[in-house]
Amino acid sequence: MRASLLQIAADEDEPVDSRRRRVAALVREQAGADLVVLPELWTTGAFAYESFGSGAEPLRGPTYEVMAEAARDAGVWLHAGSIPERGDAPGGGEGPLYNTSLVFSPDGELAAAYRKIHRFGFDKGEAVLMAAGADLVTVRLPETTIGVATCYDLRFPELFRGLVDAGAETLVVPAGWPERRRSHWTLLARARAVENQAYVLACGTAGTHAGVPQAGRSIVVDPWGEVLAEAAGADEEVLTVEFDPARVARTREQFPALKDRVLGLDAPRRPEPSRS
Ligand SMILES: O=C(O)CCC(=O)C(=O)O
Repeated sequence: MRASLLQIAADEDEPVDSRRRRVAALVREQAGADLVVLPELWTTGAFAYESFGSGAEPLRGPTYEVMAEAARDAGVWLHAGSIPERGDAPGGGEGPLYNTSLVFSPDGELAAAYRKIHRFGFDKGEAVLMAAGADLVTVRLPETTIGVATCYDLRFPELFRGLVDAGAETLVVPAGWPERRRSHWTLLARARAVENQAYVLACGTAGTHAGVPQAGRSIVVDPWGEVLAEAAGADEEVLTVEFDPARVARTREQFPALKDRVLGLDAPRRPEPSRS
């Protein structure tokens, strides 16, 4: 399989419509790839909190339209990164905001939407401005099943185990990860690959968002934890990689650690009563 990760910038000086067109042209240039991946919140910038509301779109809004067409023109599976999605309120009107990823098939149909489960920011930013998703999402491609997660989700291994249990062999993680914690990004991408014996395709953002320098360093890791490709830095870059999806099954068969899982360990354990 060939995948292209588009590490793009969300510069405040670039009008969002121009960026959509520019990114769509880049997607079209990837014709011949099997899968193209974009980063998190590339229309607003992942740290441009004040733009989440004004830049929000319905699921089938302008980004959806432009990306569906680009996927179809290029004939690729497209993980179009995420958008600030304005959900519907139960009685009509404006509902909550979600950080929602869109995945398109090569005929331009929406194959899946994933609302980010772990919101970043503790008591500010995304954590208070957006609502959490609740559903794990996998998508069957001809060669592999992808499991999707977004940025901060990378810190929560149980989410990835859920994806693996649902059949995921290739874990796709769009992000807007800050430079300050770049070492965590690389470490966690490799850890998720090793522990799940899966490919990890993690696509970061270039440049600076709302004053927050981005790590860039998009990365592709194989099921043995080896780095197959890594962006040179935090500038815009197209990272293209060839990988063999069958290696996931081979790795899981040859080193069957996933079969040794002991389930049901989440509950806190009480100490055994003393027998003296
Ligand atoms: O976990 C981190 O260090 C970064 C997470 C983040 O920036 C995000 O989820 O938007």
